[in-house]
Amino acid sequence: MQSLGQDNVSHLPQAMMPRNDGIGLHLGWLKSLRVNPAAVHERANALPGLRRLPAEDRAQWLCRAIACMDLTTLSGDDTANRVRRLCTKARQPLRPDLAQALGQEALTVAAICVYHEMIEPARTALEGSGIPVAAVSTGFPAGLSPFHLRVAEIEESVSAGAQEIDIVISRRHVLEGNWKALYDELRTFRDACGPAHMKAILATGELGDLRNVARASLVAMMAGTDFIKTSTGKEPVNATLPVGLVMLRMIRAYHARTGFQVGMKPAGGISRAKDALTWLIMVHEELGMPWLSPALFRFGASSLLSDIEQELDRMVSGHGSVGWRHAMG
Ligand SMILES: O=C[C@H](O)COP(=O)(O)O
Repeated sequence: MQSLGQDNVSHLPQAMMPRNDGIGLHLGWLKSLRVNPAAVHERANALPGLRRLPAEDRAQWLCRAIACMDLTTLSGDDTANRVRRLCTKARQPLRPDLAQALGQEALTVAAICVYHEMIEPARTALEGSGIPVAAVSTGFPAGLSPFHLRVAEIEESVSAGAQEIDIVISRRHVLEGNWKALYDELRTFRDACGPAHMKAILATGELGDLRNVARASLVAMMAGTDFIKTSTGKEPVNATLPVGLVMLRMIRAYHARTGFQVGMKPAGGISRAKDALTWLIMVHEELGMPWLSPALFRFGASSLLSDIEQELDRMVSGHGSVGWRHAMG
């Protein structure tokens, strides 16, 4: 497993990365896709065994997980104050003494992810930090509001200052095999995003099977999405390793055929440092180091940061830590 130098984190602003322009809808490519579920599960089950890293490397990889995190709050009871406190944490994700001991004083998360109404307080609280605001959109989480309102919601969030838009797809288009409808929907969303980067939430727990996950991933990339994202965090099954593996392999196939690098965002239920490491190892093994940067990989997570901070505290102090020492604000 590769060691990560602190200065290896690519903070290349997304604006400087060549964006995925998308390509036409290739139905033949979709039809030819085959997924072997048994092989996918076997490979995914073997991944946690690869997690044994020396302590120093482990700390570096956990800091990388923070650098690649969309720190998220998506609750019905969100308030401007809660979002402001989260933004303070986004700017300084580790306790100052801990950050100093790790040589990570400049570490921040990749983005803050909120509902539309929380864009303004987040944007104000993050001013000058360079941390972008991501907004969930298009009738998140179900995506079943009228189509013109879903498009307008994207435009409003971009006008309000969101630099990243997490859209949800219509699951029925996948379940009914209506790839043209899915492609057109995603292309319209991408156009509405304009300069904002689009993350397409596939809600994989509602897509039926892994072959559908593969096909939906590919259609989203063909339509020009910047990231594919597993889940809203609200489905009964969210980010799983087998689903992640299939999506990463589709990103690899799309890159091989088009040259475009599309990002990956697992989200929903990732709350333990050890699980974050497994995901990073999987990305490293499937796509290599270029994908282990905030420009191409994000965790969507509301509670992962505090577990990572506790784990880092244990490593640095040599003894146990407790949650209250790592206030989320
Ligand atoms: O997009 C992010 C997810 O909603 C976060 O899910 P989580 O609360 O399970 O970490």
